[in-house]
Amino acid sequence: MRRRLERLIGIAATEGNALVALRNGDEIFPRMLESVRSAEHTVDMMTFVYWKGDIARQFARALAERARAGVRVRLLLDGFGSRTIEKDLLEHMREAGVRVAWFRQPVALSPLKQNHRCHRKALLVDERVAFTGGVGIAEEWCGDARDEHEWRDTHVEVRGPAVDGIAAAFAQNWAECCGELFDARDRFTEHRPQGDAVVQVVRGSAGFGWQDMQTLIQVMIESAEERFRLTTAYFAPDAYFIGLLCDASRRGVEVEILLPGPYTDKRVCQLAGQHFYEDLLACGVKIHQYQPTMMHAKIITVDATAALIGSTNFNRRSLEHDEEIMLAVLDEEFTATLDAHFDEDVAVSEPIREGRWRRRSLLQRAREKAVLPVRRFL
Ligand SMILES: O=P(O)(O)OC[C@H](O)CO
Repeated sequence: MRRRLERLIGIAATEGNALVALRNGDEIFPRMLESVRSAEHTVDMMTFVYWKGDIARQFARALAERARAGVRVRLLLDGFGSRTIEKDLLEHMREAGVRVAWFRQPVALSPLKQNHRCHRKALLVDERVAFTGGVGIAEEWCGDARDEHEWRDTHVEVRGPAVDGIAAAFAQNWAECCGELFDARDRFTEHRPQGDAVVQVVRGSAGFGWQDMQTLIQVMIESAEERFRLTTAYFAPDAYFIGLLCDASRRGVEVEILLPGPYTDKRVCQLAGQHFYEDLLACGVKIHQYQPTMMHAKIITVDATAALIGSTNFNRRSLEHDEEIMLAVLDEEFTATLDAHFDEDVAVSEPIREGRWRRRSLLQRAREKAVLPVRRFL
């Protein structure tokens, strides 16, 4: 799989990485904040969502405090996803010296560019540690997925040479917004081996035609020999990717998909995905709907040996329209951790049963059809 990914995506995998899977806000936010507070040289952070709540204030305070201490702090916010950030937090950060930039603010864009968002989530501290995954900065992600107010998500802390790939993703989007790739505060430090994980960092970019993110997902599906597990917040791919999942299942791979259930913040996206449930179930794909709260993680595991984790949903928005970042990880221990999380999540999920699903109401069928015209934007 490593050579397939390297040759088809054209980016070498790095060795010597240490990864820690962080589950839910209770684990994720303290580690990110602790890392920001320990920064001595640089903090670069990019996020699609920066909404409201105590956690939004905590991040603003931590970033501002480091900027005041002389650390170079850059914060890149997506112009659509973070539009509801509290204005006083922005002022507070700017006054302290945080460089805040907006990625493609809708008001300043032609209608054709509105669609292409910066969906990447990354935090980089002192060029040594990076975080990426599904989390946004908002109260919804706090807690431990105990009820519908605490979303379920996974982030990863990375040390080692793969940090460079995540830094490059930040630099690419920062350069577009600010016309600057690096400055005197960037030290370009060497990475010493930190662990045993092999990691390839794959960037998805808005564009026309086939994208690296599609290659990445296709290689993962087609490389699976025994088991392919997908967790995603938004499942609305095109028929081609449904075909790949069905082909994998038909050739004997156990294909399992874990999706939001009763709690989803984008019902329209759920309906677009449900349009394909019948085909998937007929091919033997197992579909689980997570019950406790909104499932927001973006994870794939393959054959207990490889994993994908990052910002990419299994929808056309992530695969075709937005700037994304995904880590392809070859590491049995890390994959086993994500598989254990998957098992625990499935234990509190409901399976979609084929016979019952075929007998779903006419209203549900009508709703699924009604969203088809817009699914390429979902
Ligand atoms: O786009 P995601 O996957 O980061 O999720 C954030 C949602 O858009 C919130 O509605």
